[in-house]
Order: sequence, then structure tokens, then C-alpha cells
Amino acid sequence: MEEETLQFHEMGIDDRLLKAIADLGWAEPTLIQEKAIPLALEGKDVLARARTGSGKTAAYAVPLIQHILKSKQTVREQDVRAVVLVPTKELGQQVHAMCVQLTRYCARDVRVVDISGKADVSAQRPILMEKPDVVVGTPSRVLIHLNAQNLLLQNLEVLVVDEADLLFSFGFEADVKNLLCHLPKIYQSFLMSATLSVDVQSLKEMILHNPVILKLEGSQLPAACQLQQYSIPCEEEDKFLLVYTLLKLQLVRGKTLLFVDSIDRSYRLKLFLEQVGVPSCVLNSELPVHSRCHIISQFNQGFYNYIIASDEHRLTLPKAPAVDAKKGAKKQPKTKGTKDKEYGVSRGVDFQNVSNVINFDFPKSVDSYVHRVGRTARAKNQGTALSFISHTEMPVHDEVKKSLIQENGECMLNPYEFKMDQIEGFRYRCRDAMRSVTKQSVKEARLREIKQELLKSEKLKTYFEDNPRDLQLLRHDGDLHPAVVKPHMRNVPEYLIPEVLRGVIDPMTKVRRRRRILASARSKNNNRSNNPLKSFRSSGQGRKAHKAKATPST
Ligand SMILES: Nc1ncnc2c1ncn2[C@@H]1O[C@H](COP(=O)(O)OP(=O)(O)OP(=O)(O)O)[C@@H](O)[C@H]1O
Repeated sequence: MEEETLQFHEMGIDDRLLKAIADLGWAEPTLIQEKAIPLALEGKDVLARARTGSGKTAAYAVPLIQHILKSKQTVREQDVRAVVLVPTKELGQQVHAMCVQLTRYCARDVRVVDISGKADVSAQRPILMEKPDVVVGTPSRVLIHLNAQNLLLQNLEVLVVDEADLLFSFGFEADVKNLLCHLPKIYQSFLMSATLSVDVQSLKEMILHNPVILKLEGSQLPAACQLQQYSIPCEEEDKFLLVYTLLKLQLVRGKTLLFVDSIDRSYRLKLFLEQVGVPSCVLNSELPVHSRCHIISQFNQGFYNYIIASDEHRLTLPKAPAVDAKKGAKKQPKTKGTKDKEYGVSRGVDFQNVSNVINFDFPKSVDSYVHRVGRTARAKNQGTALSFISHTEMPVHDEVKKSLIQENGECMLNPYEFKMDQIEGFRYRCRDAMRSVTKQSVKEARLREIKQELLKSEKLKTYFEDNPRDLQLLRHDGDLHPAVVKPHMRNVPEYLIPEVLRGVIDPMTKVRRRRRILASARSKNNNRSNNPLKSFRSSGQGRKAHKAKATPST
């Protein structure tokens, strides 16, 4: 007999918290929440490994808030009682947002601040001096404040390490160790992770005391009924050809994240898509953190359909398997400009309602694959992941395949059956678009984007703080190289569409569709004017009048 799920209201949670959970529309806890919350409320240290998108944030945030509410009933003095360590600024913002939602009805009793890095250290000092109940931050930022004595943690009651598997690989090992020296002897800790790596084991030994280890059964990714995973071998030009076809013919629908493996690649793909009339945003570590968070938030609100994210952190991952020592190894790109080491989009960020993840470049490790693909099919949503694999990427692909073999022997990663010969007709256009995207144009686009984003981020920051509505008008998916876009490339001529797809898909852009409707309306009007029963004008006069209207200046 199936065990009944323990409901939120049966966990002894404060009514204000239950009300906030109801507002979020969560009918029942996810598996990890059902298991972890009661243990955490009992005061146990918890190490939880659960798949991506399974609701780990609330699994620690709910007991954390409950703990503070309870603690405040006895200890009146205001102090920082909990710290949540996150590996990236994006995640810091997200955890903060989740805590704010959960403390909606008890915001006076539980104050949460995010110091993960948007504001200057000096600007954060007064905020910390007020001793908020919960501080969310990256280890480096927390340590800076501890050293400057802006933050005192001698009364810390709870420590959370979110995305624990990433902290060391993001280079925070020393910061974490130093930070631990500032903590009291006794506190409750939670370690949350999508994978149980060696790093998590060492963190466990450093931070947890007699922990309960919740290693939820099953794959690190959702089951095949929720997440469909495909891969297709294709070399460089075919990658562009395929992405052109999939997006232009709308063979993939809904919000889509396209992952590439370097910043230059993200601009290359953006400029290519720009050529063919598909607007997209790029996300990378060079963009100011304000812009990054704004892009994610607008994407979640449905402003954009496509984000091209560069997943750069493998560069610092010491254990990432080599691609192919002799043949396939690509040189690691040199670090140009100012990259943010606290950037990470494939890790932990809750992109909402993402229908598809496309690995335009295949990730460099199994963990990286899991984190990227985990951006879709989150909570109870469906999703599709499609990976393009060139021959140099094949060895990692094989490793990923191996790791996705289920107990029944079936692999969750299936071949994507796509008849490439059917789309040969698009190859010429695709080459044309690729030719326009030169090294120089990529370099220029990269520079232009950073300049534009810095302007948006810094100069307009204060204005938008006062006028938050106008912030919605600020878009990040504009053309970066409008001068070279050839208008005809934006449309897909019907004769090029593979026969099997004719009638199934609609390749017209909105503008083209509108034009066609207008044209047909006009021709109806013309028919009417040509109809002697409805018009007094002769057909010749009618045409003349129409022509004059279309060219008013002549
Ligand atoms: N009980 C619930 N019912 C429905 N949706 C939920 C529930 N709990 C969390 N969610 C939603 O599930 C999504 C994923 O949650 P969260 O970001 O906490 O996942 P995660 O396990 O931390 O993922 P990752 O490992 O990728 O960081 C969020 O959009 C969140 O609002």
C-alpha cells in the first residue's frame, strides 16, 4: 500500500508560514521537503541529495524560518541567527526571493537579506549592522564582512550550504574554511546538493555533526515521463543548421535555454540567430550582475523565449573529464575582460517554465550535464533536453549516457531521429548567416553588449529603483549587429520547408502574418471596388487611387 504524503499542515509549521506556502500554490510538499522538514524541525543536521528542481530550497527555508519564529519566542535580542551560503549571486537572489515569499506574513519577525554581491561592501555594512535574522551570501562576501566585523556570528543557530557540490569547485574552499573559524561551537547545519561528490563529503566532515543523510532514490534527473532527453550527432555547421530549423520552423516550442561553452560562442550564436530574425538574450559572467538577474527575472515573467547561456564554470572544475587528450582537446579560452567567478546559470537557478534545454555545445562533465538539463522539467513541469554532439564531444556524451542507464537497463538519453537531409534546402541560407558572423563582429558585439548593459545596470539603477514599472521596458534581446542583418533572411520561403512539415508548421513571422492579413483584406476591398455593384469607380481609377496611397511622397 502506498504511504500517504505528510502534508505541510501536519508538520507543526507556523500558520503564517502555512499561509505563505498556500499563496505559492504548493498543494503538498515535494519528496525532499516531506523527508527533510520534519528532521530539520527536530533539530537534526541534514545532508540532502535530491534531484535538480525537486524543491530543495524550501526544504531548508521552511524549517529555517520556523526555527527563527520559535527561537524569537524565547530570545528577544536581535541577532543574525542563520546564514545561507550559496555559490553564485544569481542563486543568492533567488534564495532571498524565496525566503521573502515564505516570510510574507511574518516579515517583521524574520528579516532576510541577500549580500551575495550586488551592492558595494560598504553599502551593505549598515544593513548588516541592523542584525537581520537571515543572511544569504557567497562565502567570499560573508567572509569579507566577518573580517571587517560588519557581521558577527557568535550567536548563529543555523548554517545552510546550498548547492554544496559547487562551493569547492567554484574556488570557495579556503573561504569556507576561514569562515568556519568565526562560527560558534554549536549550530544546526543543512547541506543541500544535487550530487554527492567528494567535495560534498569533505564539507560534510567540516560542517555537519551526526547528520541524517537523505539520499533520495532514483536518478539525479526527473523520470522519462517528465523529462525527455535526446541527443544527435552533428558537426559545427550542422549545429547552426539544426538550430535554425528548430527555432525558425518552431519545432521546439516554448521557453528555451541554449547552452554554449564560452562567452564568444554565446555572441556567435546570438548574432547568427539575429541574422535569421530570432531574438535572444545572452547570459554570461561578463555581464553586470544587475543585468544578469534582470534577464533571468524577465525570462521567468515570459518576456523572452530564448536565452543563450554560456556555462563557463567547468574551467575551474578540477575533476571534469578531459575531452580527448590528444585529438579533441580544445584549448581553454583565455580569460578576457572581467569575468565574475560568482556567476553560474546552469547551477541552482530556478528558470521557470522552461520547456526545452538545448545543449548547443555538449557539457564537459556528467555533473555539468545534470545541472544544465535540470533547468527544465522543474517541480512538476514537463520538459525536453536536446544535445548536439560533435565528434570531439562524443567521449563525454558516452559517459553521460552510461550515467543515465536506469535499473531496467534502459538509457534515459535517446537518439533524436531527425532527417538532416530534409533540411538541406536551408543550408545555403544558414551558411550565408554564418558568414556574416565573423570573429570581428563577435568581438564588437561582446564589447557593445557589455557597454550597453553597464549603462543599463549602473546609470539607470537609481532611476529604476524609483520607477520600477519602467524597468519592465528595459529589454536585453535587442540586435547587436543590426547593420548586417539582411531582411530577407528573417523569413523562411515556403518552398524550402521539408515536404513532411508543409501544412504542419507556420514559418511566418508575426509581421509577415500581419502583412498577409492586411494584403488579403486589401485585395477584398479591391474586389469590392472592382465590383460595379458596390463601387462607382472604374477599376482603372480604383487601382490608381490605391497606388497613390501606397507612395504618398511621389
Ligand atoms: N511543494 C512544492 N510544490 C510545487 N512546487 C514547488 C514546491 N516546492 C518548490 N516548488 C517549486 O519547484 C521549483 C524548483 O525548486 P528549487 O529551485 O528549490 O529546486 P532545487 O531542488 O533547489 O533545484 P536545483 O538543484 O536545480 O537548484 C521552484 O519553482 C519552486 O517554486
